[in-house]
Amino acid sequence: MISATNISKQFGKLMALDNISVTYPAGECIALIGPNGSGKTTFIKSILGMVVPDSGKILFKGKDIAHDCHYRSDIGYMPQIGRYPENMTVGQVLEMMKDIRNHRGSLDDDLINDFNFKSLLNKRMRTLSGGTRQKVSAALAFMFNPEVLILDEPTAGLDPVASEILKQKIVREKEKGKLILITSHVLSELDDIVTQVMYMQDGKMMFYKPFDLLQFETGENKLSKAIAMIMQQNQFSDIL
Ligand SMILES: Nc1ncnc2c1ncn2[C@@H]1O[C@H](COP(=O)(O)OP(=O)(O)OP(=O)(O)O)[C@@H](O)[C@H]1O
Repeated sequence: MISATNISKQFGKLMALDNISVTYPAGECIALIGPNGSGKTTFIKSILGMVVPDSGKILFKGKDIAHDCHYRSDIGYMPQIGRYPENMTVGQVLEMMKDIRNHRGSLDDDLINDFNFKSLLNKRMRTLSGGTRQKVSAALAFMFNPEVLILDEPTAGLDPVASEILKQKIVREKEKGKLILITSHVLSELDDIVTQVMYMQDGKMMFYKPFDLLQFETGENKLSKAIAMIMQQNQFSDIL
């Protein structure tokens, strides 16, 4: 569904993405993992067209994203930090997004209901707590029934109840056959939902493989333990 070929991106002298090639099929839930600054967000933003790679090609459903930005309406994106017009109320932001998207199909208001937005609709964005702002970002990412969900640290700042609500929603969307790409440093949250693991370091993709294969190779059931083992050893040759 999404394929990247030889993607590189430099910021000054820093090689943020170093010749990354990967294909994400529909129906997979991919954990994009790596240390801080390893290039995860830059890669996500390249897929979204928010960062323009220096070289390489990204195809969405076989079409080069450089030539047509319409593919973006098939992607729900939850950024690490959502930025909104601060004087608008939550209700106004939701309405504005509906207007901008001019979405034809039905809207998915699961998270709006489950997060109990009724009490929030009249609050101005600038008055929201960090976690509540995350809830708005989550609701917007899922609202237009996208085929692909890209979630950058989705549960960061969410309380345990909200985190669980979001996780359950991700599971339901995965079961519908959607492609889901998640970055998270809280790896325990990904155990039940991930099917593939992509590990990045210093802008390079160190591996991309099924989670069950990673479990088999490391002898660890939990993603956090499997990844910790790899990061400590920092030796990929044994596992590649
Ligand atoms: N617009 C930019 N200008 C200059 N450097 C940038 C820019 N965006 C990202 N970088 C740098 O590129 C590298 C990769 O950043 P990126 O945000 O992709 O990492 P990350 O893996 O998502 O990190 P984290 O886990 O902390 O979110 C970092 O060294 C970062 O400082």
